[in-house]
Amino acid sequence: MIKYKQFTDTMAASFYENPDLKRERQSCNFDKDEITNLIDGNVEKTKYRRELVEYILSDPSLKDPIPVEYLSHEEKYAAELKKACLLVQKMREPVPKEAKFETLRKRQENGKPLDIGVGPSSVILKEGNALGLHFVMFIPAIIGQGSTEQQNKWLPRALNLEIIGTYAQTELGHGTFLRGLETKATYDPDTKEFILETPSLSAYKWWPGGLGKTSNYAVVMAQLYTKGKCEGIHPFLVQLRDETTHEPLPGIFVGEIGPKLGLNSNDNGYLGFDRVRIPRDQLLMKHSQVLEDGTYVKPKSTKLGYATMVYVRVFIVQDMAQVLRKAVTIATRYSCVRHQSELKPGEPEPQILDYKAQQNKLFPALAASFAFHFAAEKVWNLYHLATENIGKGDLQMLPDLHGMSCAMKALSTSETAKFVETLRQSCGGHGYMVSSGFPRLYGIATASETYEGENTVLWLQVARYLIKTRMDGSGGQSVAYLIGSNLPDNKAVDLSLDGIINLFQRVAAGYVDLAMKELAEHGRQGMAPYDAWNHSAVQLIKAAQAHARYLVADCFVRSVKEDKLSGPVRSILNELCEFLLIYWLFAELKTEHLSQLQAKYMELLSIIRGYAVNVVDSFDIRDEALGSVLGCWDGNAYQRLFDEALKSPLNRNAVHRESFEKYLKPLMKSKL
Ligand SMILES: CCCCCCCC/C=C\CCC/C=C/C(=O)SCCNC(=O)CCNC(=O)[C@H](O)C(C)(C)COP(=O)(O)OP(=O)(O)OC[C@H]1O[C@@H](n2cnc3c(N)ncnc32)[C@H](O)[C@@H]1OP(=O)(O)O
Ligand SMILES: Cc1cc2nc3c(=O)[nH]c(=O)nc-3n(C[C@H](O)[C@H](O)[C@H](O)COP(=O)(O)OP(=O)(O)OC[C@H]3O[C@@H](n4cnc5c(N)ncnc54)[C@H](O)[C@@H]3O)c2cc1C
Repeated sequence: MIKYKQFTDTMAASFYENPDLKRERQSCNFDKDEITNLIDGNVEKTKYRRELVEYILSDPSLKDPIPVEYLSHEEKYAAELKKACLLVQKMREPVPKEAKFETLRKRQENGKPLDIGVGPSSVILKEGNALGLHFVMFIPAIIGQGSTEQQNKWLPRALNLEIIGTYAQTELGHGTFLRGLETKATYDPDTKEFILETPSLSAYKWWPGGLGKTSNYAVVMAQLYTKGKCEGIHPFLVQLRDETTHEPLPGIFVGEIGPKLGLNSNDNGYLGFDRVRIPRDQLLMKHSQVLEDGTYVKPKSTKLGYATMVYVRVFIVQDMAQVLRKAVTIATRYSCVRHQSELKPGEPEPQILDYKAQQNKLFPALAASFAFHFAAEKVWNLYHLATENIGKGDLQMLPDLHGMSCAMKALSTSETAKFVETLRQSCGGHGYMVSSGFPRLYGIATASETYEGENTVLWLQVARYLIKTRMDGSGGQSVAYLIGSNLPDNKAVDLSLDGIINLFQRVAAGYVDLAMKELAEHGRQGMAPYDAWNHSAVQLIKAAQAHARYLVADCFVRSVKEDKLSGPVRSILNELCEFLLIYWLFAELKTEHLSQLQAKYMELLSIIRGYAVNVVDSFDIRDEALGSVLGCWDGNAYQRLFDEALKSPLNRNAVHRESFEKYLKPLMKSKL
């Protein structure tokens, strides 16, 4: 018997490389850095990210003494918050004068702060963290909803983390239907204050990240009442806790909502108000105002108050690309080192990566990680342009931005959740271990399907935009193909990338027309429009999904065509793009072109097999950030699985004395 020996901490570990992975890497025929730079944005950004990650990981105080999964609910919160706070402090300190941190130091010398954002923080904060909402929603809400004076007053404090905030919108009774929110903010012109009130149990705020124990402020969405009239939901900046003692202020009932499927280091919370008074100027007044006498000044569009959600939907698309890159790195490396079964009779067990069925599980996710990366880039650009125009009073791009961000958020999160589960299965039993890294990734992907607009609800928002566009031609650039004569009528079979995009448009337009027919038919039968809408929901969602696939596919094709790529990388991206388009078409097409596409699909599986390991290497995710014993760079999966298992508190002693003496022994000794 070979005796188990701890491996990962010995010197030997740093020299080991699994021979299967080594062979793949030796045959690499493209420049991995080119793909790394493409994902980061450019060479300088890669250098900056690498130094930042190295800087964070070189700090022993930011390491977990034991895996967080062994901690209690309370300990998890405290341990992850500690790391988040240390991380923020670290970003403020001067970087040591070492050559390996040159870029960071230069940045600081030029007065630019180091980023805490998603990349660096996700290296050490993997279970959701209590400060996330402060950066992702509280600060953006002040910027997007606050007047210039309000921004001047609150932003510096928020950016310095003198105050920590969250975004409190969802209530026990309502998350989706915002007009149904019950929290009230009633203006009192005598004192020039708003009075915040939680009128029922269902009106309690429920879910906001970091609300339970961490935040001392929140942007609270509440129904605004002034001069006896309800003006709809508006954002209010509300202090929840004393800035020195952190005790909840009088009239504030705040706490944490308990364990969840994932993201358990985040203290998602509840919040109620018992006639809490706040000054008038804490209504965030960029778009609408209440004057001192209580006069209400309307916004240009009531939907401007939803802008923080739009921002986060865009952010989520980028986040999903990152989640997919991690999941597919783990599964691809593991598939390369894992040998199982018999492919050719009498021959050694092959790498599981050589099974076509395995490739079919891995490569759609690999391709989709690029597709969502490019989609996120596109929708960020649109977001910035639309926001700039809104700042100048031009709201024309708002519907297209809403349609696109909803479509891309819903598609990226639903596909990522599905892919993460498939990739977990692709690692067999070991994929089920927490130490595989999949449970955490699954926790993020599935949460993203629900938060920031439950996906079904977002699909129906997209469908509404598509139907409206098809009926009156009023839609923007993303739906231009649905407008009148612009609809492609090319019926010839063309399986080039452009031809497939054309097919995507035809499929989506076909579904839109089917949904319109169904709506019209219900109407003819005497159904009211809202009932007809409800009865056509299944068809409407199909149309929205087909449209979303078209949007993401179109981004991918356009990005691959850009000039900046070298020949080898262009051909890899071209193949991955073609592969994903065919994979998605299989979901949409019935019989037309199927056999032709099937042959191409199988051919692409073999081609991608040749470089898959090297492509996931080029994602350049450090082992510590990947957080997976199966996906480590060296491929030493079994040793790491064992090392990790031995961290279990149940392995401290050979016998778990207390449970044996108290329960097992009496049971085994007792007679029937
Ligand atoms: C250390 C740093 C590390 C950070 C790492 C952290 C990572 C964390 C990542 C993410 C964190 C996320 C946390 C989650 C937060 C939340 O979940 S916050 C709560 C989010 N809630 C929702 O999204 C609610 C969903 N509901 C809605 O959006 C709306 O209610 C609605 C479903 C759109 C319906 O709204 P409403 O009833 O008001 O609208 P209708 O009357 O139906 O009118 C519809 C018309 O309005 C147009 N519309 C709707 N929304 C918008 C919009 N946002 N922009 C523009 N236009 C909009 C719609 O198209 C209709 O127009 P039409 O009448 O012309 O057809
Ligand atoms: C991890 C996590 C973090 C969160 N963080 C925050 C936060 O920081 N701040 C915050 O304010 N909120 C937060 N939320 C809340 C989140 O935004 C809501 O849960 C989400 O918007 C869904 O709303 P709901 O829970 O009311 O679901 P519901 O709307 O009740 O959905 C239940 C079901 O009803 C269906 N449904 C609802 N309406 C329709 C419709 N019109 N047509 C067809 N079907 C419909 C849905 O599709 C779904 O299947 C968070 C949630 C999670 C899970």
